[in-house]
Amino acid sequence: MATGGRADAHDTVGDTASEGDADGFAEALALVGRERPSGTAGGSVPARDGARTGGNTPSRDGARTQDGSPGRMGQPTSPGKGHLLPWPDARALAVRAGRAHEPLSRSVPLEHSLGQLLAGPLVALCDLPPFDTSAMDGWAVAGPGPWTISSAGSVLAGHAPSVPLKDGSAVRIATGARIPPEATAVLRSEQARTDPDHRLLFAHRPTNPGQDIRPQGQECRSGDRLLPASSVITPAVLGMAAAAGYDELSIVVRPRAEVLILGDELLTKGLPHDGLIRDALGPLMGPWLTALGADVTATRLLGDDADALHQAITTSDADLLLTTGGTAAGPVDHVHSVLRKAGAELLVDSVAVRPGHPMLLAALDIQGSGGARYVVGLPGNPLAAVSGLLTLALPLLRGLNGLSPQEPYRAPLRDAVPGHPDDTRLVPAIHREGRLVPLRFGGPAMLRGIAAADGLVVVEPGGARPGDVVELLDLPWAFGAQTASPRRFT
Ligand SMILES: Nc1nc2c(c(=O)[nH]1)N[C@H]1C(S)=C(S)[C@@H](COP(=O)(O)OP(=O)(O)OC[C@H]3O[C@@H](n4cnc5c(N)ncnc54)[C@H](O)[C@@H]3O)O[C@H]1N2
Ligand code: MOO
Repeated sequence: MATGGRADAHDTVGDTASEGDADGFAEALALVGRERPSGTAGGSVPARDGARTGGNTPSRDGARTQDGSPGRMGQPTSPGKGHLLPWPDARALAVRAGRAHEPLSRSVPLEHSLGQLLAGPLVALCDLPPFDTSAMDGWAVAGPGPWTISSAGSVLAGHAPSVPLKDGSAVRIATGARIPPEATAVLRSEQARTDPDHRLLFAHRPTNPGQDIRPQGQECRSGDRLLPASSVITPAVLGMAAAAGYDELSIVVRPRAEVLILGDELLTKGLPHDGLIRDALGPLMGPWLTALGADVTATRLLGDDADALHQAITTSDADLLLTTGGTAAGPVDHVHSVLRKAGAELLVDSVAVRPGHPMLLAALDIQGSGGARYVVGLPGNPLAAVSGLLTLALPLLRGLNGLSPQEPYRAPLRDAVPGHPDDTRLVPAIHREGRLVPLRFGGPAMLRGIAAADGLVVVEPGGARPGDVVELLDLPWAFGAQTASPRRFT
């Protein structure tokens, strides 16, 4: 979970989302006229318990039902006309789609494994400590004192004394050095006094057998499971793995993702002019997908060219193709028609969530290739695209990485958030003193709220009151993080 709150976004903090929402929520309501039978979702919609009511959903073992009637690409739904899948069901379906495929694994040198997931449990390759070790600088002693100081010199770390220590003898020893055979304890130098003339060693107080000796296997025995599969390889895990004898680690191969940005109106440089605007999603999607566990191979701007989109979708070898824009029913909104032409199977086509309802998830060539190939179609409005990213791409990528759904993080709301009558709302929010504070500027076309936020608060239909405990979809980075954040996977 995110903690602490994003720094000083005071001008966006403090009001409830209602003000910033005025042009977002209301705009979406004004734009969208649709019918929806209460409590049902038509098409290829999974039931709340995970069983599908129709259509083809990949199951955990990769088997697929073959009903395939409603919601297939041959009978497309579109925003404004179709039936919206409840938001929790869309998330659950995306997890199942991802988990229908076993992740691949490969071995990499330890130094290249940081931030990846362990493909299997980390099993100790040796005892730790691997031998009885001195915990202190001082003297290894055999039996009760006083002791005769051995003429053997000192036992240093990294050396392996093979000569047993005779009963009644002592030898100098360094922290981390292997305990000589037959030694019974270590006497710290500050607890010892020597009589050099007579080569004798005395203890200030009685020594106990085993004192200041770290016995072999104290931390683990060879074969012990140190960490479960799917653990994130943090710097501490790297150290643990090295200590336990690893030169390489078997990691989950990250699913490859390609980002396709649609829209003729998009500029990649400079100020907006003549009806053209800056592409806000190209810079955002790649790093965000990386933080969610994808290996992003390319981000391409395709304009509103249906042929280019078809070509990109049918020739890419990415496991996940993520499109932005073109999901609605405008004259140049080609995503649905291109997916239909590509023979894709629509698993999710519009979700009961604001913003982001036209988001979609489709499966490509699953039976042909045997591998996972999915398209996540995100709406063009920037916050709507982020909503789709967290609703569909995040759980899909968790599944493709072999992870189970994330435990929800919940906290009380500080302020009320007006709800949509039927749909879930996702509202940018920050943490303040243990509570979630909804931010302004959470309209579908805005990034100002989310740019200052710790996450998106999940507001169920009907709204939420101050003190209500709500889920936060936290953002997958901590201060300064450049790549995948370990906590994302926990
Ligand atoms: N008749 C209807 N029209 C719309 C509906 C509807 O239900 N019926 N839904 C609206 C909603 S809600 C959304 S969200 C959008 C989704 O539309 P598209 O996915 O087709 O997206 P576009 O039309 O391509 O773009 C929408 C908006 O976002 C801007 N945009 C697109 N890409 C980017 C980008 N990379 N960076 C910044 N801004 C981007 C684009 O210029 C548009 O302003 O449909 C509504 N319409
Ligand atoms: O609200 Mo749209 O759903 O602007 O994504």
